[in-house]
Amino acid sequence: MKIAMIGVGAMGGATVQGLLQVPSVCPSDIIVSNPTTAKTDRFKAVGAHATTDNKEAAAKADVVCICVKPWLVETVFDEIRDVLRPKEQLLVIMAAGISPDQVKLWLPDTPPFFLVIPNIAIAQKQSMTFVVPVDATPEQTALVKGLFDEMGTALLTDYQHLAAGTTLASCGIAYAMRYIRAASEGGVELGFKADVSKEIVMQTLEGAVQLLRATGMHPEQAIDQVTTPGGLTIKGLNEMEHAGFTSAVIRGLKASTK
Ligand SMILES: NC(=O)C1=CN([C@@H]2O[C@H](COP(=O)(O)OP(=O)(O)OC[C@H]3O[C@@H](n4cnc5c(N)ncnc54)[C@H](O)[C@@H]3O)[C@@H](O)[C@H]2O)C=CC1
Ligand SMILES: O=C(O)[C@@H]1CCC=N1
Repeated sequence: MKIAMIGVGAMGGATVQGLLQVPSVCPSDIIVSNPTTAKTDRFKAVGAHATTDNKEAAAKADVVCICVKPWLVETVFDEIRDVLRPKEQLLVIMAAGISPDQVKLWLPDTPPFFLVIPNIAIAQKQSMTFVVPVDATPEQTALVKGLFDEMGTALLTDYQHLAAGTTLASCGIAYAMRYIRAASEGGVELGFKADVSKEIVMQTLEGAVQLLRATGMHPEQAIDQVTTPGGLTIKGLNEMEHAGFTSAVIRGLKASTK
């Protein structure tokens, strides 16, 4: 199965990096297309086919992925519409805020398509990815979901939930990074070197995630196990809440979803 990635910037590039680690995908099965070869060189070096011609990429693929900024999706459709084979190919559109109706308006003779929103941890096969099938058969849906499941966890959902999913997971990874930065800076003020502080915070977060996964606990249950009455943890937690921690996170998520 040949997979084209049109647009290999932050998200498209991370996805190709993930694809290159999927056992069932050979580098020679991947076609990358970008206007600048600087972005495709690293994939060419490991055996992928690289081009600056979107038409060539789309014509050669069974699965055509488009990962350009949302306002460029229509331009890419215009470039590739003549070479698409609606009965043979699948289209994967990785662009925030594009609706099924918009795709059908821009590309009336479209192959079955999927709106797919991963996050940049797909490069490490650790993405939380949302997959919305449009006019696809169960087999086609299983194929695309299966591919993204190989690069993390893929959740099949409807278009109505896609914006919320994008916020929680795709934007959410940036929010998680901001927590890591904030906690690391706090650690430096408390006396650790920056790199040591960052490592401590990262291991602490990995531990938190694994604990919740292993036990199925609600985070607040786990917090109860840490907070000695009148002790250190509750003083820190309450100070964070006085500064609006929970509210800031929820407000940020809601602002992002708008
Ligand atoms: N960056 C992220 O974490 C996420 C991004 N997305 C979506 O992914 C899409 C791409 O975003 P980024 O990768 O962040 O942007 P980016 O700017 O890093 O990458 C876009 C790439 O498209 C290339 N490009 C521009 N015009 C092109 C054309 N006509 N044909 C082929 N390639 C073209 C650019 O040279 C660039 O390499 C957006 O629609 C965004 O909403 C979705 C989820 C997460
Ligand atoms: O910030 C953005 O618009 C894109 C979509 C989700 C993550 N990054």
